Amino acid sequence: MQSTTDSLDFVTIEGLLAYGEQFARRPAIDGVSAPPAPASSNDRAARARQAMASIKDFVARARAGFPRADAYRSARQAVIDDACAGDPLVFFAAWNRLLAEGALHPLMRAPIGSVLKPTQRRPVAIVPRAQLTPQLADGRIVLDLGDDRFWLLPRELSGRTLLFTMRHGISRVESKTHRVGRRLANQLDVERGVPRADVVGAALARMVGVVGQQLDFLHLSNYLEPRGFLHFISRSPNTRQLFERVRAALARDPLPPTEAVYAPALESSDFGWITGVEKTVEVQELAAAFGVEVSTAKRLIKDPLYCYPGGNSFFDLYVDVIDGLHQLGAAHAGQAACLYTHSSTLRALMIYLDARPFHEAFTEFSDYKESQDNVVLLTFEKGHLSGYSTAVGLSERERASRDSWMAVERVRKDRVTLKPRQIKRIVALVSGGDFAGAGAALKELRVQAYRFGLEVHFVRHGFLGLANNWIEPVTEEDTRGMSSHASSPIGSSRFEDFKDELVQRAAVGHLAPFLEDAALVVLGGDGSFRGARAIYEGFGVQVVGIPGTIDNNLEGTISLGYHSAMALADQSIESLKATSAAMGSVFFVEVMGAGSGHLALACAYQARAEGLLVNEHPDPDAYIDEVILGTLKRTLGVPNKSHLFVVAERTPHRHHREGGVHGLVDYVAGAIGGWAQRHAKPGQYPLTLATKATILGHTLRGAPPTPEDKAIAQHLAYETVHRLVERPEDVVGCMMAYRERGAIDAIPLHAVSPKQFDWDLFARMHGTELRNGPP
Ligand SMILES: Nc1ncnc2c1ncn2[C@@H]1O[C@H](COP(=O)(O)OP(=O)(O)OP(=O)(O)O)[C@@H](O)[C@H]1O
Ligand SMILES: O=P(O)(O)OC[C@H]1O[C@](O)(CO)[C@@H](O)[C@@H]1O
Repeated sequence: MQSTTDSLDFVTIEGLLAYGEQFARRPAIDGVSAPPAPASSNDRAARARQAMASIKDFVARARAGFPRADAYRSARQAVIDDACAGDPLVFFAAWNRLLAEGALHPLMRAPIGSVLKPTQRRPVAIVPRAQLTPQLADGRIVLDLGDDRFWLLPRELSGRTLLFTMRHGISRVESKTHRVGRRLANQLDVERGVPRADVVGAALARMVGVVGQQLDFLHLSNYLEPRGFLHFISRSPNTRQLFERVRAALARDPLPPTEAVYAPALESSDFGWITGVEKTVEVQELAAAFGVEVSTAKRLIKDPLYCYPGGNSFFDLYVDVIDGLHQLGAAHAGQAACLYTHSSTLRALMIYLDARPFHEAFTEFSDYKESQDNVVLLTFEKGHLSGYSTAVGLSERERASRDSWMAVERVRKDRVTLKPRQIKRIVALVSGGDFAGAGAALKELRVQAYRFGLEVHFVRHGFLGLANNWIEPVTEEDTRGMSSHASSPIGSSRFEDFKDELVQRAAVGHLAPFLEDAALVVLGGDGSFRGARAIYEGFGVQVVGIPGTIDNNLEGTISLGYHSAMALADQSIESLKATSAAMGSVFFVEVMGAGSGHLALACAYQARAEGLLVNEHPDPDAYIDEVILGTLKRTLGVPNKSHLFVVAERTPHRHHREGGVHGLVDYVAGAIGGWAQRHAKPGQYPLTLATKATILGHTLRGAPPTPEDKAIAQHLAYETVHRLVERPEDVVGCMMAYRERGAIDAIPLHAVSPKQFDWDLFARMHGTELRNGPP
């Protein structure tokens, strides 16, 4: 399997210069402000070769980190000014030759100020209509996303900025066929672009409740006032036109005249001298310059680090957009703003919001097209951008996403090399946080594999073990007693270096003896499946995933370890409830969950906890004040009543920057201390109430497996082996998903998604599942 670096061997300095010079010399296209052409020069190739050393130094600096995006930008500009003597063609040739050598790839992981993807994100609170209770919606901003889904936010915007980011629609010069970018003053196409802009405006108006009808069932008044919205545009006239259409759509009554302000962060890519050129011409000329096929030349253009002659790269645009939007958010706290921009900007945002590393998310959104998502909703809060992208009002969306899913699925199937009954060996590893049930799954893999006469190998400590070649053959003896083993009997690991393609390559090298007739079974969570997908797509390793994570955060399946973690948590929670009831104390119990609340909800529900603070809640601060303190106000001091609240780790709130149970004890104890009922009356002596926090943390991962987890593990492993033997095309490149026995489906790894929070159970726990509250 070729890597992307190998595949750019055809890119030469001479070819790049021939191509760049040809476009720099062409007369500028109408409406394009092209960069000035540099004077002719005989020694550009030699100068480009010299400049490569400075670019390498720049990459080394970037690896160490730039505190802010402007430091990145000015260091890049300094290379053009100094090492290239201000000649953009020298830079173009030197930069892209280094790209072909793979020397620029570290830039994609460089820590550049706010542009660096956060390691933890707060899930946005999206609630399906069926589960949107008045209690959840009351006092909140409720944005109607269409498809019966609603995004909930605290109504109080202070310290928070709400950004509606929209693309312009269809313009006279279309980005489908031409390189448009920031240098071309483009207008909306009168016949198609203007109506599309109206559709976006109408959809936004519905989303923010101007139309109001969709939310009538909640009996809410409007929650956002479009009159106060700020509006920002780029230089291209089409963004101003979109602004005018949207402003008109938002106005129920004539709005006072609002002006749109120019924001550099909303500019599109800089295509330099290629601006306005037809894409087919662009790639044909590039292919001719290198003497290669058009399909080969496309590889260069598709690289996010490819720099256009006289312009920038997609990666540069990404840095500008992400940094610029952080600044916009910070400058307008407490306000809502509409940002009118371009498809490449939205693509940059979608890549930023995606949890995967830049280069993986870039590939995922490579087919971003006109008909796809048109509005990206963002909030800026405590220095962080989070958000959600949606295709408001666009009927083509479903077809487009289905088509692109089918295309990816075809690619998955094309990569399956195992034929039915060809498999001879199974290699298995456990990755990510350990979990109960891994042993039972490994044992069953061994048992079933032996029945088919297959060899079995285990890798110790996950992908780390793969990189270290800790691959061992497994005998019947080795797996004795494994089924009831707590945690993972062959170890597991977090191994961030595995995100690096070079490390993957080395690790896959150790699998070389197995590549022809073996499958690699990866037991783990979403991160582990990203690793599995990378070596399936990048190197052709025939992988199958078995879901295992106490977080139970994978859609469409129960994950191994979840039931056992819950059972163990239940013992602690029941003990705490007993002592809380005996002493009248208030207890907060924190459980893990990688920032999501599935495990916490399950624990709280079965233990009949008094409350549950989760990351998915639209307004954790309000929950603390209204539900937790509200409940305590009613129940404190009631004889033998327990007061137990389950808290999901890292749930953000204003009482501590780490969130979770941190800061809650002091805050709640302080509030209780001030209540009148706590003050002793003459002759009456209330219970002395303690307020305490317990963090169950890692105890849950090492839980002994429950019978249910063992059984699920066996079913999943049984089906994995049988299908690998009989129908490899159906399972390779997939995760085996368990709903119930007899309902085990293979979900392609490219389609594995986060589990939606169960708002129904949340409402049931609080007695708010009935539309108008309990009778
Ligand atoms: N994008 C990626 N590319 C390659 N490997 C990855 C990627 N993401 C994660 N991995 C690998 O998978 C390992 C496990 O991922 P992660 O730490 O996210 O745990 P997980 O599998 O999601 O399980 P859990 O969240 O339950 O602990 C990482 O340490 C890394 O080795
Ligand atoms: O092992 P670490 O690195 O402390 O990871 C903790 C994370 O692992 C998990 O326990 C899942 O394995 C998460 O719930 C938690 O956020």
